[in-house]
Amino acid sequence: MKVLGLHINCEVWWVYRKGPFRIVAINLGSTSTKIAIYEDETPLYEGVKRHSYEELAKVGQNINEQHIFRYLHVRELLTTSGVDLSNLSAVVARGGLFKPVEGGVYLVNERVLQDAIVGVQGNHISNVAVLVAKDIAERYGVPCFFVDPPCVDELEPIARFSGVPELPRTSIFHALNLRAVARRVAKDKNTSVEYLNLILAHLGGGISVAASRAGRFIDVTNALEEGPFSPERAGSVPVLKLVELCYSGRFTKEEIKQRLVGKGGLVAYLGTNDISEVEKRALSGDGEAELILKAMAYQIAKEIGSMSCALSGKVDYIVLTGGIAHSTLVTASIIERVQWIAETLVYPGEEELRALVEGALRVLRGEETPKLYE
Ligand SMILES: Nc1ncnc2c1ncn2[C@@H]1O[C@H](COP(=O)(O)OP(=O)(O)OP(=O)(O)O)[C@@H](O)[C@H]1O
Ligand SMILES: CCCC(=O)O
Repeated sequence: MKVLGLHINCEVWWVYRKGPFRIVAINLGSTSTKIAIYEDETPLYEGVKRHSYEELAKVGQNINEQHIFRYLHVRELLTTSGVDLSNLSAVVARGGLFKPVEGGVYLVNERVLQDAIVGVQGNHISNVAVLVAKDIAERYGVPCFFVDPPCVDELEPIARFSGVPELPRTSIFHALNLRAVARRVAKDKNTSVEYLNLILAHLGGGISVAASRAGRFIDVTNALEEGPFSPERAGSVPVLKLVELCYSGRFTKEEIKQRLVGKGGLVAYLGTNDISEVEKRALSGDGEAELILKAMAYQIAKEIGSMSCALSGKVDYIVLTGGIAHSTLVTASIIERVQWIAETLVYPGEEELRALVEGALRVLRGEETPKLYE
């Protein structure tokens, strides 16, 4: 059954209908296209397309080319699903690097689409996700949402200083997964996020560490330019040496950016972004692989220590999540260094598609009002 959304004077008026609600969720990663179709909380289909380095190199990073390429893959997955979409209720996507916003569920409007194309806080594949989601939503005449985008910014004023007035710190992190995992921790501990102080680390292709006080992310490491190195990102680097590198004449601006985001971290040191492979190498006696994996864990632990100060030491749990949280070598190495702060809970993998669907359901059921992106 469909939901009717009316857009009047910049306010959204919803006429709520009873479910069940059929929802398409779209999550684009740098190397994958993931979709899910849910009927309420029940998954009807989950599909993923992995894109090789060679395939992506042919398409290029241009937003228009990526838009067409990803749209065709999403359409193919929808067809493969065999699920009837004639009674679709909504489409929901991971939001992109738009202007800083509060967490929540947002309606995809013209401003979102414009900012996704411009890339107000940078180009990221999640910008493309909302364009593709809107195409699908228009095709079926249903509302389109994005949920907890990477540009969620709830930083306290004190957390915004970098030491260079022209370079304030900004909040770019895995907000979608971390908020969903925070909710899951609260549920597992029979409480609500409003009563918890958490340090959450998303350990994926990129890594972000966040301090959540009573459900708000008061400080985070910006996954694209700060904190620990990750499989593909450099994280914090010695800044004066970076300036020297920029002016060395050896690299173009784009090449330097690639060294920091995309080809930094494990890729730069070991030529792979695959933690399982690095683990295998470490366990079979490759000392360099072992040291670099431990160095990554060491940097993650240091960042967790730093977030414990953001929470003035009042930490209920440390939470490790994301694909790398499957690696006991990495998690054990982190836990050894942070156990003095609080108990660590490990939630391997990510549930971003489910988190997207849950966000859309909260709106469709009238439990949450969708926010307007201005
Ligand atoms: N079972 C596993 N054991 C060890 N490492 C794993 C396992 N599964 C995934 N990983 C590692 O996790 C990383 C990918 O994590 P994840 O899927 O959360 O990231 P992503 O979605 O690609 O990127 P991001 O989370 O930054 O958006 C890769 O480095 C991968 O090798
Ligand atoms: C939240 C996304 C940051 C990244 O791609 O690492």
